[in-house]
Amino acid sequence: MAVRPASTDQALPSCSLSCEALVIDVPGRADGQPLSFSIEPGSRWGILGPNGAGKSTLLHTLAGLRAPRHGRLRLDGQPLTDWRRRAVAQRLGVVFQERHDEFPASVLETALIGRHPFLRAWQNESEDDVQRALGALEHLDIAHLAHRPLATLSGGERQRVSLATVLTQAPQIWLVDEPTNHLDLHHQVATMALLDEQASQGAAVVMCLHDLNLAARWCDHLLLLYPDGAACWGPRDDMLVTSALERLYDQPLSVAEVDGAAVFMPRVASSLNSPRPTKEVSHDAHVPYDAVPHDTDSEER
Ligand SMILES: Nc1ncnc2c1ncn2[C@@H]1O[C@H](COP(=O)(O)OP(=O)(O)OP(=O)(O)O)[C@@H](O)[C@H]1O
Repeated sequence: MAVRPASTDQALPSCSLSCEALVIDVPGRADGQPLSFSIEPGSRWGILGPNGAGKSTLLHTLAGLRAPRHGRLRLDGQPLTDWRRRAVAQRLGVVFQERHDEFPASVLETALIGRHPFLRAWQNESEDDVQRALGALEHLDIAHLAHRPLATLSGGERQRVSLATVLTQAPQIWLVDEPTNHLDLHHQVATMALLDEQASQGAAVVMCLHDLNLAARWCDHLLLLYPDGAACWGPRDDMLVTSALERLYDQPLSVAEVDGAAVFMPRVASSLNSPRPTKEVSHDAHVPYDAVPHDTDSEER
């Protein structure tokens, strides 16, 4: 089932978000490199960097939830600080890495929070709002959980509720902190495809990612954030330079090409990395029959 499109009275034109010499405020760190770039409608930006580099801090700063140390942000050409918070919330949606579910709520009630920027004080959600939320749950494969208390969900199900809430909001700018957190492989791909689809429809998407290969596959612009505050950004193919990525993560990498895209693997010096026998299966392993290498010699014995 497709998510219901925004009704014409609520449909907003596409929106850009730009930084002008922005210095994020990472506690205890000297000023990092000033960031100046524009996130245009239809673009897919990935923010890469090691733990603690400041990716979430940058994302929260872009959302206007955290003041920068220096510089400024513009939403559609106007300083972000000049916008009313409600108007910002109608345009910009955030999927947080950490969540604190302090109030008991169902999955559907949580998804409906995405409509709050469009409601007046004390106004109830309309049937259209409910249909949008149900459509978003369907899209994220969690419609069957609509009436479940949030507290009973698994990590991956909870992550998909967060994505469904922003899908219900239908913002022009998506700021997503680790979109594939807790997700299995199928739902990782489905989530990246959802963000890709949003960008294809004119939204600007910014995501913090730990998986280089997801970034290489799904982003068209990358920002590399180093622990000392240094940064570089630009079109994906200019940023996927192995030596720069190795320095970013302090990790040697091997690179291969699969289906025309670069695939990065950490190079690990351990016995785990040594060639493994292909034909011997441990007697202790419970291997599905089809996965066991077919050995006609042993069958004949
Ligand atoms: N309120 C705070 N007080 C002190 N230090 C903080 C605070 N908030 C963030 N930091 C520190 O700022 C640095 C950047 O944090 P941030 O969460 O932005 O990193 P990150 O790149 O998103 O990391 P990760 O990949 O682990 O999610 C970290 O060293 C963190 O400990």
